[in-house]
Amino acid sequence: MSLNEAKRIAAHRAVDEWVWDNAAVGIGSGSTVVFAVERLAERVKSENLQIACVPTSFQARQLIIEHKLKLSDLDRNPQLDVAIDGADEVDNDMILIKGGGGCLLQEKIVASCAEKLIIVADYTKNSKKLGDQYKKGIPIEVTPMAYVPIKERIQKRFGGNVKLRMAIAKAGPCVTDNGNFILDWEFDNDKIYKWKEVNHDLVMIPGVVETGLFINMATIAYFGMPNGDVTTQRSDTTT
Ligand SMILES: O=C[C@H](O)[C@H](O)[C@H](O)COP(=O)(O)O
Repeated sequence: MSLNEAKRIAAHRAVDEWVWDNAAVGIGSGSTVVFAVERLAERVKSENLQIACVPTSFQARQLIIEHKLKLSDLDRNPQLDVAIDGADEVDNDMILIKGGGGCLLQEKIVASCAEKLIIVADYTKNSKKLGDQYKKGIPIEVTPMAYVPIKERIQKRFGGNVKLRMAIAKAGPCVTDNGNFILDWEFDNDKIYKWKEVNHDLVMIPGVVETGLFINMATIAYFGMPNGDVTTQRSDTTT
């Protein structure tokens, strides 16, 4: 089974189990969410569901529009029933790394407004410990003028290596939907980090807008497996 097929079965299962009529749904970003929106559109059509969709990025907004779903926002729907989103890595404690596509800020805001955060992913995202699978580090969204001092502070305080994410099809840095830069912090895999404390310390650095560490946020993760099964992992700390 291809990775795309693994993403698709996880996303479809999550949408089948977590979306109901009149729900307000946060729509995450990335390649796996594409399959969730596809399934959502099928269900809206076949079951005549009334669903309000709040996007987490330009990409998510386009997906909602392309699939003729009802586009909403946090002004109209400040409280969401669920948010469905992908992840770059999920560890045994349901701590997530997100932001591989640079959308972490709006994703975290939308997830924080949702009763439940449902993660959809292929099996490669399932890790025992952060860093086992995802080798690109933790994305950190920063105010452009401050990226150098922030980079130096993180390296000095926490070790590892921090890189400014560069754009792929343009010269220069990757600029987020919010006009910020992304630093990818390749943390030291031999160290044991207390991620809750690290996250707190990172967001206290002036100029750090948000981190891609999602702690105590996800209720359940669906992983599409190579054999066509979907496995789930639940959080002990979120309800
Ligand atoms: O910024 C991007 C998001 O956090 C994505 O949800 C994450 O990178 C996973 O993306 P994908 O489903 O493409 O692996």
